[in-house]
Amino acid sequence: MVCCVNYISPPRASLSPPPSRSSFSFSGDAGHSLLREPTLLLRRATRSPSIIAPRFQVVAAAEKAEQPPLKIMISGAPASGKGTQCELITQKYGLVHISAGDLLRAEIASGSENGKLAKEYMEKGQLVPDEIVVMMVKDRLSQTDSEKNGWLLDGYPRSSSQATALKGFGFQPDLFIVLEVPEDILIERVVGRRLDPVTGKIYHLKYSPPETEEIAARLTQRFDDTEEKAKLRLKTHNQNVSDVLSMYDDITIKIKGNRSKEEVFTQIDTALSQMLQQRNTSPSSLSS
Ligand SMILES: Nc1ncnc2c1ncn2[C@@H]1O[C@H](COP(=O)(O)OP(=O)(O)O)[C@@H](O)[C@H]1O
Repeated sequence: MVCCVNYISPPRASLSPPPSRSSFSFSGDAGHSLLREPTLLLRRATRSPSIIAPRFQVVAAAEKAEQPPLKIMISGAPASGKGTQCELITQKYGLVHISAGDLLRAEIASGSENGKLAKEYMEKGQLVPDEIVVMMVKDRLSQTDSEKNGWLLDGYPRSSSQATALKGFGFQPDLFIVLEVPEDILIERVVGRRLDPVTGKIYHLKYSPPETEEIAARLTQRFDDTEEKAKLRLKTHNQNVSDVLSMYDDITIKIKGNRSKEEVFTQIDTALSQMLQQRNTSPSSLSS
């Protein structure tokens, strides 16, 4: 069953008092770095020392096993807001954003044979063949920055074969975020979406118009952001999404994406903070 992940774990009897909130609170931009910075755990002293007996020993976090970096996947229909949320997530959690669509567009821009072939499928709103996508994503996930900082995988996997390949390479995400937005809204979002090629910022002609005439004049539209192509992409998405979801049932969190970007991010941020909190307080992460 797809549901919110149960992040709440029972407090350990040996912890008194519980770790201060600051040791696992993830507010502001420093959130991600807390994962790697030494934190302190308070543990009740088991034996009374002969000198003034402190009630607690301070156990350096160095004793504590370092947490592996976060690995997250995000999925949603075209224009469900994945790109916007990815930007907010990576800003706060310092993850490497890996977008299958962006990798493919870079391949097209390079003029390679793979890029030419990919474009044919993208024009039709279809999935690009696994032979092109799978290794492209695997190579990017294997780069040092992704391994060190963790990753946010956007738009992959989009089929059960891609999910199987990901597992086969040993990539196991911690959380799968699925953005849900009603279809009529998606189409409206797609046709009004524009990109500023200078800053990389995404605008919407109606809902988030450019700030100046100068920016407005240089905005570009993705070649597949027409109503006709968006409908084809949506069809492809709907055909494949349940297969992929069924493979990540236990780590999936569904988020209603038909809200302001801040409200959507608050939901995602809460889920991520709770997951990190649970990791930091789970029995395996405590020194015995
Ligand atoms: N994992 C993938 N497998 C196959 N094709 C993909 C994959 N990700 C992206 N594509 C191709 O790139 C296109 C654009 O993807 P993307 O930039 O993620 O935008 P959207 O999700 O809005 O369609 C898709 O319509 C598809 O043709």
